[in-house]
Amino acid sequence: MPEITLRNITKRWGKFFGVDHLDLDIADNSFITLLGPSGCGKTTILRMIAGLETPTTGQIKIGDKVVFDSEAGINIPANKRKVGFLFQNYALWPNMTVYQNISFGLSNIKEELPKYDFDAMTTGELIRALKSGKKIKELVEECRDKRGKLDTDKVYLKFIDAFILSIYTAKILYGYGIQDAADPDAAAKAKAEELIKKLDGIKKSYESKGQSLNEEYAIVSGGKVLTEDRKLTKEEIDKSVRRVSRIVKIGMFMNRYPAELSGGQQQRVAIARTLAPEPAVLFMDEPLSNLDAKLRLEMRYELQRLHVETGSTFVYVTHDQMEAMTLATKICLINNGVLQQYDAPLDVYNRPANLFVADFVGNPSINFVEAKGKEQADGSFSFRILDDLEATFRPNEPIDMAAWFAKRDKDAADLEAQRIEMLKDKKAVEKSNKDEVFKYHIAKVDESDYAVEEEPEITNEDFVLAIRPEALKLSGDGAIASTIYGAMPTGMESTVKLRIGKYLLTGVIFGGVTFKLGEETGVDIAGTDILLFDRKSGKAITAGSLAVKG
Ligand SMILES: Nc1ncnc2c1ncn2[C@@H]1O[C@H](COP(=O)(O)OP(=O)(O)OP(=O)(O)O)[C@@H](O)[C@H]1O
Repeated sequence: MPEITLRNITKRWGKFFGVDHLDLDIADNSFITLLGPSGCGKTTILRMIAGLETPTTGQIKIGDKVVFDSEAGINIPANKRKVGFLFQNYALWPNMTVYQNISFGLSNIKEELPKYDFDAMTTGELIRALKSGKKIKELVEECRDKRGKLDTDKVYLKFIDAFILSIYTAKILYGYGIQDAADPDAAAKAKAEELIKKLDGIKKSYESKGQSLNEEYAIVSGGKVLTEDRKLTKEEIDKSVRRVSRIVKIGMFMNRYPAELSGGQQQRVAIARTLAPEPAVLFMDEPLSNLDAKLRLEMRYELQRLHVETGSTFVYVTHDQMEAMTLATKICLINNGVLQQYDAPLDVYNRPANLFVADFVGNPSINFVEAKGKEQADGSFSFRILDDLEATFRPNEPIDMAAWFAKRDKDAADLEAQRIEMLKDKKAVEKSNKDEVFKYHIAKVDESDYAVEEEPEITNEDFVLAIRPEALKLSGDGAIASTIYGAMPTGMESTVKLRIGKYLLTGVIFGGVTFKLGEETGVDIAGTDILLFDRKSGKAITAGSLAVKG
């Protein structure tokens, strides 16, 4: 399975940049979620990789193959990129059965494929199935109803699943009547010997022509598998349909029409249809958003399993951060067409690159607390927070703030110089949807206060601390005095709003605790995952611990 690389990809419509200079490496066999608020460019990125949208500039590679290059004028169409799609509106064909829905696309494929000896292949599969006559008999017996009547359709399905066969081969196997023999094992052995002789004969006939059959029964000549431009055979199509149906567990619904299936079952058919041509990369755009909450959760597990079983690379668009966190091997977080962070879910959660990421990921949201102060000689930071509390922030690793600020300012100056340089080119287009530092929200008891406040002048002594709700620990002797402003118990945990002066902080308390509104309690801020951000640029500086003097 291939790696996907995007280099300097930009998509703009006039002066509006949907995607802005994106570099991305999607590793082989990964499960990437593209996450971000509505309109940030997720779908556009997905569509550009898939070949449904043409980038304005840049290069995209799938494996070794350049599928798009604006400078070289390469743009390989979607149907030649060996990719599969699954969209929100997966529309199955209502007048086709489940089987027809899945197989329809396969019957249209015509490409260079190995030349197989299908007779030898079927013979080999039957020999494998005939290893145990007893097992064949057992499978058949499982398909009798209370009165002993046999359901042969069910028998075929059992054979298909147990021996990985097509329906055609399953019917031949049943036709041997092994299940009715007095000694099924002996009958199966005798039949297998007959077939082994037949297979040997086929192999010999190839050898006499200087050719051979490989393990998959493809014809090999001069050390190379022979290929031909052809359509898939009925047998191959059936095997593909059965394979994917097994993965998404819809084998028993093959003859039903979509209207006779539940929403979740229909969705699984849509997934099977997408998987059938064995796409190397699977693109999914909010594929679960039409399902109810319970089903959505169930399907998430299915997708996780599917990813492991197919070994394909999954690229998944969602605006649901929970979905992105739980499914992805890596999250690609976008805002205003610009990549904000590309990391494993827990890294994004614990070490967000900037205020936007910290705010976007996590439910309940992270608490932002403005902090004024500076670094001390011992490497800690002395801050004033929540209007009148003194706090000491101790970074997990020592940090040279003078160097940090110098780099921040140099990066900003370089970017501005680049912009001025670029505008010298008359054809250059300036981004109309400008990038701004994220406006974080400080929760206050009286929100109207917030609206009228003037923007203060930001200096290098202005920071923002970000505290995850689970870092707040309540205890009688906690350093910060607070009152319980609100509490939402769910049994397993409670989300509490704590009032500290005119500010509100959100905490998550595990266990079934009952809180009384208005009750006074002490709070401590625990752990080493308290995050420090630069207020001017919104960028993360470091993580550490916070001690507050009451
Ligand atoms: N054909 C077009 N012409 C102009 N602007 C477009 C066009 N297609 C998309 N856009 C704009 O590009 C931006 C990115 O769109 P995109 O569909 O990628 O967003 P998204 O992140 O997938 O959003 P959502 O979660 O709402 O689906 C949006 O602001 C959209 O309005």
